[in-house]
Amino acid sequence: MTSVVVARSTLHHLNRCWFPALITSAKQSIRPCVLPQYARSSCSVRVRSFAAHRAMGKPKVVFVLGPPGSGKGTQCEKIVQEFGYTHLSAGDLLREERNREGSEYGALIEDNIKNGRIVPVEITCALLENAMNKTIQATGNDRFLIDGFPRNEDNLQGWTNKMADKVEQQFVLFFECSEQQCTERCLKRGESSGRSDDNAESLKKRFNTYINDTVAIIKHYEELQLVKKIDASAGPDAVFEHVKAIFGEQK
Ligand SMILES: Nc1ncnc2c1ncn2[C@@H]1O[C@H](COP(=O)(O)OP(=O)(O)O)[C@@H](O)[C@H]1O
Ligand SMILES: O=c1ccn([C@@H]2O[C@H](COP(=O)(O)OP(=O)(O)O)[C@@H](O)[C@H]2O)c(=O)[nH]1
Repeated sequence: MTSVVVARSTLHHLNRCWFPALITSAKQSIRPCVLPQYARSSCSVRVRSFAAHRAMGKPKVVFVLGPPGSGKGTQCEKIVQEFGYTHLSAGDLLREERNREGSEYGALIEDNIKNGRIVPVEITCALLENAMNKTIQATGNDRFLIDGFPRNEDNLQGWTNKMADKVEQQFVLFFECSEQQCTERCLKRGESSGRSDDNAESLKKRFNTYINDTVAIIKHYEELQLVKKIDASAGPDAVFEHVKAIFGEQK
């Protein structure tokens, strides 16, 4: 019974904040269209909300930003190993949702990804929030690396309105790397990644989006003195030495 009540409040939250269309029946079942794989479940599964978790302190969040191919994902994996954070890649969550059979957002997500545009924040933020809730409930781990988000003003506004009060923003890790070097890395990755956007045409668009939209977000966080900038042009292990120093300073 308790679990249903909690799930209903989660639904109410989603309903109120994000997706009125998610509520499909009087029985209040969740249509799984915005839930990542591990968050998809019937309403009988109890997902501890941030409110319930607050007694234990707010979840800690580090945003990880930088141009496509700057090594965000690579460094996040190392941080997970060394410092025990949970890595949530916004791009991975979106690709997972795009690939989910029956997703009503699949085509929209793919169109945005292929053209290097940013998916509406309602989708990305709901995926992130659900993944965070589910991780906390399943593992108790409440420290998150949010990789590749927020990338534009819409992302920033959406996160600020719905999530900023629920988390402790630790800092923003910014991997700086030249377009040429990043492009080479992504093209190499494209030989095996199967990603529809690791090609020269999509990469141009992704860089335009990065320069036109994401740089302003990094500047915004710089003004708040939250940015820890790292030169990402060296090899992965050398870059990680700098990353380690930053995380080592944290409590
Ligand atoms: N410091 C680095 N030097 C060279 N290649 C790297 C480095 N970091 C990552 N790579 C490679 O570059 C590609 C992009 O890295 P990735 O971590 O996926 O970047 P992002 O998440 O920023 O797109 C991958 O193929 C990865 O193996
Ligand atoms: O918060 C996000 C993160 C990613 N994307 C989309 O997913 C693509 C790939 O992002 P990812 O972070 O996986 O890769 P990167 O561009 O950093 O290599 C981006 O170009 C966007 O189209 C998005 O719309 N919102």
